Amino acid sequence: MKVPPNNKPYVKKSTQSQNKSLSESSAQIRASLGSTQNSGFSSSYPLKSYFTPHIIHLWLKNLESIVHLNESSNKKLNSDFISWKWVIHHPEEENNSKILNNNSKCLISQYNMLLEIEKDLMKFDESLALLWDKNVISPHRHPSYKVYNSIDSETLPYLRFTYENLINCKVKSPDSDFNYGCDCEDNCQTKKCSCAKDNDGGYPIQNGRLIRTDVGAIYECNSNCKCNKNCSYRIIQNGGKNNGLFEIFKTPNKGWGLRTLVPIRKGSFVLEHVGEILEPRTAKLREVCYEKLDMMAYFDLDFGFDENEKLKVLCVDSNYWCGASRFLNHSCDPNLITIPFFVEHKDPRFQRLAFFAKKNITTLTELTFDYKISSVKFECSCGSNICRYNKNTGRINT
Ligand SMILES: C[S@@+](CC[C@H](N)C(=O)[O-])C[C@H]1O[C@@H](n2cnc3c(N)ncnc32)[C@H](O)[C@@H]1O
Repeated sequence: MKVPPNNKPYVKKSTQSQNKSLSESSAQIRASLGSTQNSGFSSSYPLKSYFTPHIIHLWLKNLESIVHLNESSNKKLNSDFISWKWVIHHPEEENNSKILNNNSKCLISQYNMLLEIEKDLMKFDESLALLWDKNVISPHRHPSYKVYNSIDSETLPYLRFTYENLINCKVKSPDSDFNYGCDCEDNCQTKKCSCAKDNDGGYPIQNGRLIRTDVGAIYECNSNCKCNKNCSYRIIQNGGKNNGLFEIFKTPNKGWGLRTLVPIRKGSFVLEHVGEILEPRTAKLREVCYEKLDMMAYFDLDFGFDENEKLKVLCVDSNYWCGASRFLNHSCDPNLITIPFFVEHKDPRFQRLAFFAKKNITTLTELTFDYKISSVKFECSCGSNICRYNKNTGRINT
């Protein structure tokens, strides 16, 4: 059996990992805090049809390819180039000469291209709110989820649905030293399974239900193991693709949401959060654009990482490539909890996110989790009696 190298900076059984209860996990969705209806344009505005999430996705890809085109030549400027705000806050005249002196022609052309794009960006800026166009035609490939809207005539935005994470090409591959499995000859029948032992306090799912919530990450058997797919330490990986069990529906005050079409028992695995895995620099770049669009659906994969390891933390962007979990809204009294888990890659950077039922959930109940937003600006419409975001004072109740 292979074991993870000892010299890795991440220590799975760290004090932080052990002590952090699920509800305290620092992974949090970075939700936009702005108004959801900020378009000042009439529906006949000519650019409207261009601004679909699909178009912005291509646009962001283009932008990223420029900024990342030549890492070695723009190394010095990496930190400055980290966001669009740099361009916006540093006028061309002020910085151009410095850049010209210090960098290659290649970088100059990248910079000029960036400025060109920025001009377009500024020109279209006021139209950006329309990117999340309420009248975008539904994708050709309809999601296999049911969609229900009794509130208005809005159709589902143009998104690309995936069942598993897509790793952005700029993300460094998982460390293969962390790909290891058990050597159980008995399909993990006895309690000797090394994968089960990777879990603090043992594998926490029994009879399909989570038996403890004070787990760190959950480790499952995988293709490196001697067991087969029926072994009892593969509950999350075998529970995916439950798409028939959910419905994306329009809520009266939070945009789209997700609800269950079947009762869910407390402790059951419900769904995995998937999207495009980004390294922090790309995530930051996109964030500036997404902020304008009020379409932020970011989740930091920061479980087990310290504050000073932020640059290692990958991010799930589910603004375009996504699963049903992209429609999960926040509640201060949620019915789901998030738990990181590992199957194939036990490299801590590539942690995956599972949602489990925190309580018994009845049919047609909206599924929610706690975004753990710390900003006072969050206008929470969760409607819970214990809502932490006090709209009258603007303070967060603790
Ligand atoms: C990940 S998306 C969830 C799906 C979203 N409702 C939609 O229509 O696309 C996060 C966004 O949903 C909205 N949202 C989620 N929970 C909310 C809440 N409790 N109160 C108000 N808005 C919420 C916010 O606009 C937030 O930026």
